[in-house]
Amino acid sequence: MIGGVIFIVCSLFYLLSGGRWSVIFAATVFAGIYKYEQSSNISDTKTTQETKSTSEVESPIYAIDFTSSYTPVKSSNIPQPIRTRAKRSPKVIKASKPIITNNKEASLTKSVVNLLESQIYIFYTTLTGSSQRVAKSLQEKLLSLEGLSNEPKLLSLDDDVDDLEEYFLKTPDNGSTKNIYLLVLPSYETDSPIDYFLEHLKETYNDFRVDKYSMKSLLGFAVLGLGDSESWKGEKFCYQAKLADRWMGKLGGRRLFPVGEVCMKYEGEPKAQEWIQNFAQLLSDDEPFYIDENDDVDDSDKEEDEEVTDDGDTLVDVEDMGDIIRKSGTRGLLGKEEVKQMVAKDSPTYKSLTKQGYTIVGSHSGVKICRWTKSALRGRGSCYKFAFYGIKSHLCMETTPSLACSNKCVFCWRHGTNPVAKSNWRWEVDPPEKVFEGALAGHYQKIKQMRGVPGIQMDRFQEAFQVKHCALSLVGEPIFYPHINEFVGMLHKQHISSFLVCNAQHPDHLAKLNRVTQLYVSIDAPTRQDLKKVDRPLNSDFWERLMSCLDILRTTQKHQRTVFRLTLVKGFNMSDIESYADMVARALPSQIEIKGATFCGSSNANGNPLTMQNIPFYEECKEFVISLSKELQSRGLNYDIAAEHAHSCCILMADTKFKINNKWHTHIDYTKFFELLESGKDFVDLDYVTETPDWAVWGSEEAGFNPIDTKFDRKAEKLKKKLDREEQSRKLLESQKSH
Ligand SMILES: Cc1cc2nc3c(=O)[nH]c(=O)nc-3n(C[C@H](O)[C@H](O)[C@H](O)COP(=O)(O)O)c2cc1C
Ligand code: SF4
Repeated sequence: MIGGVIFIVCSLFYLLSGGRWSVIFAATVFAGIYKYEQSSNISDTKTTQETKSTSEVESPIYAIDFTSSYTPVKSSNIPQPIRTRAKRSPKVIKASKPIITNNKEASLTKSVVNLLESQIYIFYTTLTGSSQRVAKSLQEKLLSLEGLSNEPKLLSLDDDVDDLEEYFLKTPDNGSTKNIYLLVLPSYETDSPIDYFLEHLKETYNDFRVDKYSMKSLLGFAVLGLGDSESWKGEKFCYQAKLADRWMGKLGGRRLFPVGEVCMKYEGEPKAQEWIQNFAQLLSDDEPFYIDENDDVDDSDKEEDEEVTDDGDTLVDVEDMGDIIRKSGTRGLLGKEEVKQMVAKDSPTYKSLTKQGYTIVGSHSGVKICRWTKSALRGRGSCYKFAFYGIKSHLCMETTPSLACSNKCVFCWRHGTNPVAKSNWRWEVDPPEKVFEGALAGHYQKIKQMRGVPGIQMDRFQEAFQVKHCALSLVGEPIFYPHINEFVGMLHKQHISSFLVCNAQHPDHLAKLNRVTQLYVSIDAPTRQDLKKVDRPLNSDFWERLMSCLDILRTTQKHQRTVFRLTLVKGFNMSDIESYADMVARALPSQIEIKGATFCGSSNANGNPLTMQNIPFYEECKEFVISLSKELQSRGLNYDIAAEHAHSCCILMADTKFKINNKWHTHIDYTKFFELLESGKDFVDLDYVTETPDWAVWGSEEAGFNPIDTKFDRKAEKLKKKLDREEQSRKLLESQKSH
């Protein structure tokens, strides 16, 4: 019966269209009917509710002719959607024959698709808030549309999208509902997370292992760009939105609407609203609309292919990046690679960091004096590293040669604005001399500023101008810096010890790292799932990277004094002791530092989801450490609890080889370290140890409070009282529970 109808309709169409178009027509109708039958079959088995929604679908038949390619330009005569009420089903297939013009420009294609039945995702990224505001108002506008089947989802690319591949390689599977992506993007000439997003789109396009047209499964996409046309004229205006629009097209996405370019300085939100309004009309209007599917054939493709060849840098050792950058210089903006500064002076990241007390050194390094350095200068106690390793905080400089990182950890307050990259350094590289001298100068300048602070001890103040230790942690990822080995060499030359913390995401860099005084690897969670939740890593093979780093600690870097650093966050990473023990067994670190997370305020604005409920009590940290110690010992692994610093909620476990003549030797003999280093001989962790003072040993009455300092330490007294109070309230709670 259906076949008969098709035959008659096709015959009529054959006569009218001259043959060719009837074939497309028939194929489309058959496809539609096939789809219809499939969906009817499926719907037969569905629940009543689902059956109802299926029956509400107006027509299973729609067609999109994607045979043309057309990119609207300003001068293009893009017809406005005709504002009539949406016609109800059944829909009519409308396919216009492409008009081939003399200059071979492809024609427009009309299609009928019910956009209102899609699932809309609105992605945004923002540094100063305007894109978030505009994205929200876009969501509100769409929500107000009559007939919209699904609530549009608003997602921050920085905070809500942990893995770009989940949306921009795969797309969410919403059953038969197709997805539409809307992107609200500002542009930043300086380095910003948008670079990372664009880089991801480009990498996906150039990655031969994955589907080049991964965005083809979308029903469509549109980009709204925000910028400033006065300061960034011409090509530079909204350039990142334009790039995103282009990459989405190249990845097979169908452009539903021309990219919006709004100058927030002059036109502001009314202009953005205009775009929103027009886009919303397109969605709710059932008239044919114009789509441009195949961006891949535009001229720019040629340039991109050339770029792929240029992209040999992915195969080049990261150490050689400096040369590559010097050779390639800075290239143009649109569509071309440009070497930016990681934290340029006029960038919001720079402002935000300096406001927090960081001194930015060069374009990618930072230095900050920590509160313990200030505290030690006033004779009020050093940090836990004094108790565990003999580091006097007033002689310690905290710095990083790379403010960029490849994670977006839940404890990091900055991840909304911090520079990010997976594994390749994509910024200008400062020479190590500049980083070293700049960091020291920045540190000494801050020390100098302390001279007016009440309680500064003159002798400590003077000593502080000769830094003895360098904590390479702060924020970011120090081993990411292409010249990290030269930088550490400079520290050692001046007899400054190096405590380097890495995030276990760069095994290649870790394997190549030269000797440091103490090498840390952050272990933020015991399992793949938990690590993803806590660190929100950018690399999809983050777990394999961590595992490789563990193997490197046990093998290539075995000669180093290695430390696991665990930061405990309640509700995130405090269970599964067995898996932590597996990791210890795999890496065999010299020591394990366990620290309760500190609360640095929570706020949705900075994407930090932690509240006070996630901060463990010292007692809870102690319980965790005791369990881990028992687990390790039950497996024949010789680790025990060595020292503690209750004030910082920090406990040290160590390989029992550090217990010499029944006394813990977790402190470092720094003079010996430099002697050994300069001798050129091989040496290991045990060759430069010295005894841990009694007051720091686990279970001592002082619990890591240096008796010389505690008498000045009002905070410590307060803390002791707080710990007592916590203990009392815990006991009270327990007794209430048992009744
Ligand atoms: C450091 C800096 C660099 C900028 N670079 C550009 C640019 O290259 N092109 C442009 O059109 N706008 C540029 N802008 C303007 C921003 O894109 C514009 O203010 C936008 O509204 C910011 O959006 P946001 O508030 O969501 O971060 C820049 C702004 C700053 C502060
Ligand atoms: S080790 Fe860290 S916390 Fe301790 S003094 Fe140095 S920078 Fe500060």
